Amino acid sequence: MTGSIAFLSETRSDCDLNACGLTLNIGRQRLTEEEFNALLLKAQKEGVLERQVKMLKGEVVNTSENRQALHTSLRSEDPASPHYEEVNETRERMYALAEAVRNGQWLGATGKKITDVINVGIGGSEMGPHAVYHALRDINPSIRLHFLSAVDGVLADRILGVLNPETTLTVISSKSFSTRETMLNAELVNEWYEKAGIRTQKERACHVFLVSAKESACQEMNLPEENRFPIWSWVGGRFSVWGAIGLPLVIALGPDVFKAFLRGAHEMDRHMIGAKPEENLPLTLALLSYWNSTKLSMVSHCLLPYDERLRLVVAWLQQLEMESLGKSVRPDGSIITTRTGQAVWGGFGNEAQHSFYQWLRDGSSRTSIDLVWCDEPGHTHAHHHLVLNANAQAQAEALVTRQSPSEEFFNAVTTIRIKKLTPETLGAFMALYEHKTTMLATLYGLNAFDQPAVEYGKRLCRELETKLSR
Ligand SMILES: O=P(O)(O)OC[C@H]1O[C@H](O)[C@H](O)[C@@H](O)[C@@H]1O
Repeated sequence: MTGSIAFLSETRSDCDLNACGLTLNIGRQRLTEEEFNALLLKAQKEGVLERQVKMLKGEVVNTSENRQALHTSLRSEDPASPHYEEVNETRERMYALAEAVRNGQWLGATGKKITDVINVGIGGSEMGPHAVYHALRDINPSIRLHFLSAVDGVLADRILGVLNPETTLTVISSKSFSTRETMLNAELVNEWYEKAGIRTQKERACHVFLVSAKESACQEMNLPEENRFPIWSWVGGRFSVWGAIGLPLVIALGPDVFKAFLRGAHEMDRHMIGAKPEENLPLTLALLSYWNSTKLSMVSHCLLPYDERLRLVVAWLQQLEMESLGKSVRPDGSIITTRTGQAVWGGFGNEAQHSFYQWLRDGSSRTSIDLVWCDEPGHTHAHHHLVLNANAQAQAEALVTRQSPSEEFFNAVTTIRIKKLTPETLGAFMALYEHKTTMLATLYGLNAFDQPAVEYGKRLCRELETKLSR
C-alpha cells in the first residue's frame, strides 16, 4: 500500500475497460475493489443507468426548464429515436450546403470560391466545434475555420483583418440568438461585409448563415429563411456539437468526417446503454469522480491529453462538467451538503510537465487526473511519438508515487488510451464525457441541463451596460 489509501490495482486484478477504441485503466485510483463494488451498487440504487435511458427516450429530465435533453438524438442513426425526422432533415441540409461549398458550386456574392469560414458564437456555440476542428483538421486545410467568440475587438481584428469577405462564409451560432457577445460580433461581421460591397439580402445570403433555435432569427438579420439551420430547445448548448452547431465543421472537414464523428458518439451511446455496469466506461468515470469528490475531497479534476489534437478538448470538458455540475441545490430546492462537481482544468500533458506538474505531484492538494494518449501517431515522426508516449506513461506513474511510501496519499489517475484518433474515436471520447457528466448529475441529485448562475451574470451585465452607456 502506498500512502494511506490503496491503489485499486492492489485489490482488483483487471483494471482495464475497453469500448469504442478506448481503453481505460483505473488501477491508479485510490479505493479498494470492495469500495468500487459498493459504488456500483449505489449507481444501481440511484437508478443511474435507468435515468440515462429515460433521457435518451425523451423524458423531461431538465425539470427547471421543463425540457427534454436529447443531444443523443442528434447523433442517432435509429429512425425510432425522438425527433429523428427533423434531425435528419437538418443534417441533410447541412451536408448539401457543405458539399456545394466544398466543390465550388456555392460561391460568394462576387463569384469567388469560399476558402474560410468564421464561427461567430460563444460557450457551447464555440467550444465543441473548436475542439473538434483542432483535433481533425488537415495541416493545410482547403477551407479554414476561425472562431470569433469573445466580445473583444482584438480578436475580431485579427480574424477580419486577414480574411477576404468575398471568399469568407460566416456562421452565426446562437441557440438563444440573444447572447450579447455573439450579437455584437455578428454586427461587426455584417459591417465588414457591407464595407466590401456585400449589402443586399441576396448578396449577404451567399455569405451569412444562422444556427439558432429562434425562429425569427433570419427576419432579425434580414436573411432568407433557408439561411437558418435549426437547433432545438431540447438540446443544451454544451451538448450541441452534434447538430447544426457543427455546421462549420461539416463545411471545413466534409460530411464524411462529420458522419463518422456522429457514428463514434452513437456507438458510445449504445455501449453506455448496453454494457454491464462493471464494464461501462462512462459509469466508471462517473463513479470514480463521485468517489474522489465526495469521499477523498478532491475538488479538482485535471485532464491531461498527450496529443496536440486533443488540446482544446480540455476547454470543452471544462464547460461541459462545470456548467452542468457546478450546483449545490436540488431541483426541489433542497440544499446539497456534500461536495458536488469538481473544478475541471488541465492542458497538453507534455507542456504541463514543464509548468504545473510540480504542483500536481508535490503540492499539498489532491487531484484526480485523466491522462490520455493515442497509440498511433497523427504524424510520421515516429521518434517524437515514442518520446511523447514515454512521457505520458512515465507521468501516469510519477503523479501517484512519492519518494517516501509513508507520506500521505495524494493523486488518483485514470489513463485513457485511444488506439487511433479518428473522427469515430473522437466522437466516442466526447460522448463518454457527456455521459459521465449526466450520470454524475443523477448521483448528486442535480439538474445537469440548466445554468442559473450564468443567466444571473448575463442579467447583471445587461443592467450595467445600460448604466455605462448613459
Ligand atoms: O448559444 P447561445 O444561446 O448564444 O449561448 C451560448 C452560451 O451562453 C451561456 O454562456 C450559457 O451558459 C452556455 O451554456 C451557452 O452555450
